[in-house]
Amino acid sequence: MFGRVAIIGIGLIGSSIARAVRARGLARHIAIADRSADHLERAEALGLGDSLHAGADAAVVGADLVVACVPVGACEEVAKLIARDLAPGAIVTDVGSVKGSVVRQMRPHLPAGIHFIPGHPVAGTEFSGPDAGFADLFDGRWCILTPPSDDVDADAIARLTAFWRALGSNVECMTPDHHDLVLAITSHVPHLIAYNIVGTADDLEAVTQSEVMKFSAGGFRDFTRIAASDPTMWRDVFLHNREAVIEVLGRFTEDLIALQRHIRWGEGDDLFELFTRTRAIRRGIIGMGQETPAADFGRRKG
Ligand SMILES: NC(=O)C1=CN([C@@H]2O[C@H](COP(=O)(O)OP(=O)(O)OC[C@H]3O[C@@H](n4cnc5c(N)ncnc54)[C@H](O)[C@@H]3O)[C@@H](O)[C@H]2O)C=CC1
Ligand SMILES: O=C(O)C(=O)Cc1ccc(O)cc1
Repeated sequence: MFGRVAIIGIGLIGSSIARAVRARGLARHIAIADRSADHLERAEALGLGDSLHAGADAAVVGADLVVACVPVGACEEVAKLIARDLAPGAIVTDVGSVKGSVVRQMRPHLPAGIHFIPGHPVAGTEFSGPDAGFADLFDGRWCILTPPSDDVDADAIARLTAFWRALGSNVECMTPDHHDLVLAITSHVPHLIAYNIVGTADDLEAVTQSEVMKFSAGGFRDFTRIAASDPTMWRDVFLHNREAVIEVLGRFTEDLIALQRHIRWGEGDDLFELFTRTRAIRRGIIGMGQETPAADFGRRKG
């Protein structure tokens, strides 16, 4: 499908792409760059690529597909570094969890003749680094592409779509801003809630840490899994999707206050109505094949 694929950042997502590209025979050459010498060493030991580079600029030479798999806050630095070495006609994409900021950081530095199509595989785990990746991470999951304008080359979009489909994903296109609002409610604010509740439990003087661990029912355990996610990555997500996150948090806070009032005044019917509505949403998600009770159980055991 591609001659040379350059993967910048060989962590969870970069190494999963490298493994899947190799397993599915999607490129003749996989070039890997990472600024961490340790991660490059692990990538070599794991046989993730055909060439390893300390600098992203060397990795992109002759590449027809470049995938930036770095924290969102590192995207501008990567774009500046690779700009002069990109091959004319190359597709440059990324996997960042925020899209508007990635467009603003990268687009100004990329030369004419490069097809820039940011992307976001909506698939991951709470783990990070080259050892954490696996080839079927993207199987049956969604990948969102956010071409920054209407004049992005249709053939390039079709090639990148075919790439993600070959990795097992379903692909949908939307604008970067809409992506950021959708992901604020479906991923970013849920992560913030998990970070907050685990922090609150940790700060509660009257409840010891060992009690929290001993008596964690399923709900809290699930929050601790999410709250174990990479601090650098998530700091960048919140700093770079500030507007949408604040908008959603405002709505969330209003709804939380309403719930608090229902509890204070014993308004059981209101609680029952909400819990019935939310149960139907969960059952709808399972019906769409996005999550299965069995997968959930597997996660809990882990
Ligand atoms: N972790 C997850 O579940 C998901 C993450 N994403 C996005 O994927 C991107 C990567 O996340 P992960 O793979 O989870 O992170 P990770 O921490 O596992 O890997 C990031 C890699 O980038 C390298 N790196 C950092 N700055 C660099 C730079 N300036 N130049 C070269 N290499 C650099 C790091 O050394 C590390 O190897 C992030 O933008 C994140 O928002 C997207 C979907 C899911
Ligand atoms: O581990 C989980 O539950 C996740 O939510 C993984 C994840 C994290 C960030 C993304 O942008 C997409 C997926």
